[in-house]
Order: sequence, then structure tokens, then C-alpha cells
Amino acid sequence: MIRLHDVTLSYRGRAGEVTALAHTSLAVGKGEFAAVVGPSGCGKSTLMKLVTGLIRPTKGKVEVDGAEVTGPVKIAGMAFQAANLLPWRSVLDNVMLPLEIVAPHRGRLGRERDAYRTRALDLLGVVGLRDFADRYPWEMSGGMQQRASLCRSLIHEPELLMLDEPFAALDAFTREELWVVLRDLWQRLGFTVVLVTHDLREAGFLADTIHVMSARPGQIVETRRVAFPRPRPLDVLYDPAFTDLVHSLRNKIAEVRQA
Ligand SMILES: Nc1ncnc2c1ncn2[C@@H]1O[C@H](COP(=O)(O)OP(=O)(O)OP(=O)(O)O)[C@@H](O)[C@H]1O
Repeated sequence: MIRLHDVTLSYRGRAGEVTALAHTSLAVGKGEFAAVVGPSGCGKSTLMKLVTGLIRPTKGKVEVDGAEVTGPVKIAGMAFQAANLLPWRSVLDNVMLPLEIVAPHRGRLGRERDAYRTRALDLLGVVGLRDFADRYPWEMSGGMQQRASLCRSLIHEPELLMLDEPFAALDAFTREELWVVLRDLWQRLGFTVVLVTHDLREAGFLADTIHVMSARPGQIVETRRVAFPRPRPLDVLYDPAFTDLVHSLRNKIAEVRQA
């Protein structure tokens, strides 16, 4: 689904040139759940922007679904640390927002509003928010807002879901609840995921593959397959093999930070 071939990305700003990524290569298969971890400022968000076509590589090539990325990628949905829901729209209308923007839904929404509404309500049901569809974002907790944000990123049935630290602002319990929500959505809908996170337990619980990046300029320095069988219960977090995985990822990141 995703291929980065020897990609370098340099930002040119007033303070001169900053090379965020240098000679980075990465492959993510169709339907795979990939996580990207690494020290702060190593270029994780830059990698997300390259894959979604928000920026173009300085050198090298980015491909999504077999085609070179030359502009915004239509098959991608995105969610970020801030839920960014529009306060004047109900939860349902927030979830339906991408349908007003993304082709071909934009052209169909007028005629097929009821069917789309049903789809949005079904999705809200999967994340436990069906009864909150008519509420406003400011009437809901941060975790509920993030659930709605996940629904919004999936309403146009993207093949690729790009998540940049979506649970970082939540408390530990809510975060674990949301891991389960994302696990179930992914298992049900079968999209490809790239999840950027600082939380190594989150990466271990959710991902098939964890890519570790070096300090800036970032590169993938290690790729781990996560072998725990699916569906994974939260109890896997207390498995000694899981703790070993988290420890060794932590050690690897400490090593690349000092290098
Ligand atoms: N638009 C920009 N112009 C100039 N430099 C930038 C720009 N965006 C990012 N950078 C720089 O590129 C480097 C990588 O940034 P990026 O946001 O990709 O890192 P990150 O790994 O996502 O960081 P964090 O883990 O702290 O969220 C940083 O040094 C950052 O300051």
C-alpha cells in the first residue's frame, strides 16, 4: 500500500535548511497495521505528510497504492492528537463533514443523504456514541471527541488511515479504551493503518509491524514484527513477552537518541 524509496525531505525556512528525513525507505502492506516510533523531532509527522501528499520529497519517491504521490492522497483518512471537531456542528454533522468535501461522495450526498446518515450512525454505534449523535462536541469528554474524530476519518471508507498521535492527550484508561475501539474498527473494516505514537505499549498492542526511526535526520533503523495472536485482549499488556518487547524498543530509542 505504501512505499518510500530512499526519501530525503529538507524544509527551507528563514533559519536555513532543516533535513527532517534522509534516505528513508519504508514498505507497508495492504491491510497491515504499521506503527512508527522514534525520538522527538525525528521526522515522524514529516513522514505522514509525505505519505498523504501534503508535501513532496526533496529526493526519492513516495508511492501509495501503486502510484507515485504527487498531490493530496484521496484514499487516505487522517486523525491527529487534537480531535478538531467543529463546535457549531453536532457530532453526526461533524462525522459527515468529509462527505461534503471528498469525491465521489460530495456529488452523491444530496441524493443519498439518508443512506450516508445511516452509515454515520452505524459507525458511531461501533465506537459507542450512537446515543450522542445529536450532541455538540463541547458537551462531550476528550475521549468521546476522539472517538467521533475516528469516525470522521473513516466515514468516506478510506483504504488508508493515517494517525498522528491520536490518543496522546487522553488519560491512561481512556487511551486503553480507544485502543480497543481502533482494534475493532480495523478488524471490521480492513483498512491499512500508519500510526505515529510515542507510546510503545500502544504500538505493541495495535501494530503488526513497528518501525523505529533514528534521531533527525530520520531514517527507519529497525522494523519489528509483533507476533502476538489476534484478536489481542488488553491482558496481552501484562504478558512478559510484551514487556520484553516494550523494553527492547525503549532501549533502541535511547540508543538512537544518543547516536
Ligand atoms: N514546516 C517546517 N519548516 C521547517 N522545519 C520544520 C517544519 N516542519 C518540521 N520541521 C522540522 O523538521 C524536524 C522533524 O519534524 P517532525 O514534526 O516531522 O518531527 P516528529 O518526529 O513528528 O516530532 P515529535 O515527535 O516531537 O512530534 C524537526 O526538527 C522540525 O523542527
